[in-house]
Amino acid sequence: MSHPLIGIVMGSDNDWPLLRAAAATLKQFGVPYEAKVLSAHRTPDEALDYASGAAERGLKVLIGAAGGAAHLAGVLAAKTQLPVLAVPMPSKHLQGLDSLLAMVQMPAGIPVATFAIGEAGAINAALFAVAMLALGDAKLAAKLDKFRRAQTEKVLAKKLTDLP
Ligand SMILES: Nc1c(C(=O)O)ncn1[C@@H]1O[C@H](COP(=O)(O)O)[C@@H](O)[C@H]1O
Repeated sequence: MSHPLIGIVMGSDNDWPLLRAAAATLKQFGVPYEAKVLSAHRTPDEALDYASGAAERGLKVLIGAAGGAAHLAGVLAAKTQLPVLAVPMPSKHLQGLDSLLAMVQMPAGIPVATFAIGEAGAINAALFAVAMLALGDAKLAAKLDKFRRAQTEKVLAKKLTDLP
């Protein structure tokens, strides 16, 4: 695989079962990525180093996923100018509402773009990253167009009689 353009970072390996949908989406578009477990709380120095070196290593977009007191994406954004896409993970006691609010309520000056809680958010963050790369890559833009057309056709082909 050529050098990664997208860095998928998650606060715990327990987030991976949902985050792998982001990786699968990037793979579907042939976009090289790397996936890492790093935590603003548990591995603060490594998380900061990762973010501060990301642009230099050729990464274009970071996806930061975390649950509960979800500081990871904001902390990554504090140390890089790369766009950071935040994916709130479902949490044990508050079902991810805590993660969502922690990510979406960034103070003015250090933005992260926050997506839906869970797997849909993971997929959409990956699609958004693809859309950003597609701005400067006509082949990727054509792939995205094809994907969206196929999705439209799939929905239009559904008949009420197919439903259980
Ligand atoms: N929110 C954060 C951060 C962070 O924000 O840096 N690091 C880990 N976590 C989250 O803690 C949850 C529980 O983690 P464990 O299951 O490993 O105890 C995970 O969803 C993780 O993303």
